[in-house]
Amino acid sequence: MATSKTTAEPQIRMETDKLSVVYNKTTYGVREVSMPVYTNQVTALIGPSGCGKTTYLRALNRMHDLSPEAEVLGHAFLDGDDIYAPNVDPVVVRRKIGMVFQKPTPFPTKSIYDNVAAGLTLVGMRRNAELDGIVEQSLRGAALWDEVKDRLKSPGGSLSGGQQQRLSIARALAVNPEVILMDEPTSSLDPASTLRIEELIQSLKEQVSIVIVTHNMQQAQRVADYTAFFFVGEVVEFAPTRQLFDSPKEEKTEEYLSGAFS
Ligand SMILES: Nc1ncnc2c1ncn2[C@@H]1O[C@H](COP(=O)(O)OP(=O)(O)OP(=O)(O)O)[C@@H](O)[C@H]1O
Repeated sequence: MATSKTTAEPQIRMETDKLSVVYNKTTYGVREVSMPVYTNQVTALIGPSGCGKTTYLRALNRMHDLSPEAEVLGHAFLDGDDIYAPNVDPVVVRRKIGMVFQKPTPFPTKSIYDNVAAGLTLVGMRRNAELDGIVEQSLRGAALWDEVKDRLKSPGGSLSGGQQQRLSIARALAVNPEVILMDEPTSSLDPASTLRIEELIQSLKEQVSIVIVTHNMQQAQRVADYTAFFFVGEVVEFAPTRQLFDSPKEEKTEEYLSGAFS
């Protein structure tokens, strides 16, 4: 893999070391991926369909533990600690490393308030002034507060698609994560809602590190500080976004960026 570094390199929040995911003991979804996720930066994962972007993303917060057909090999570190070490609780990992999916995932009949508070009430937190504050702060963080502050009791399902995706982001923020993983978060949204989410990603990186899977190369260039190009389960190149797009080091990256294959 080609890796390029900037002079003032940020700190590492997460890092994988030869991380592989094998499905049904036969198919490698990703193979021996080693790359960093830098603190307070946005990292985009790009590459053709089926190259392992989602597989890698899901390995970063132990989502594969929920799929019996998937086996994870190698290591993934958060702040230097291996999240796959035997004594680590995957539920705790997922609180520190949140996830936002392709389609918005509100609990449609739960209120907007309860949607945001879900991760906290699940672990026993009761509705009180502190929880009210966290809900407000999370909705503000997701740039949704002004639109919903007068209807916090309305069902989450009553919001537009773009608002629902921001609600999903507010829910992820409520548990104060260190990293948020986003799997094509705008693929079901219209251009205006997409723009809002992209702006949101830019402001959120001040408080969290973000990894985003995107099919849209313009989006990667708009939002990401670093980009990893995946191909057939491996990272071909990881570099600062501008550098990867303007002067890729690997021929395969150049071919992909020039549209030689998709
Ligand atoms: N649950 C599964 N069981 C078996 N194989 C799987 C499973 N999930 C993914 N794969 C395989 O792993 C490889 C990587 O898939 P993955 O979904 O990670 O790629 P992707 O780059 O995210 O694709 P896309 O851009 O189409 O979403 C593919 O060959 C896919 O068929």
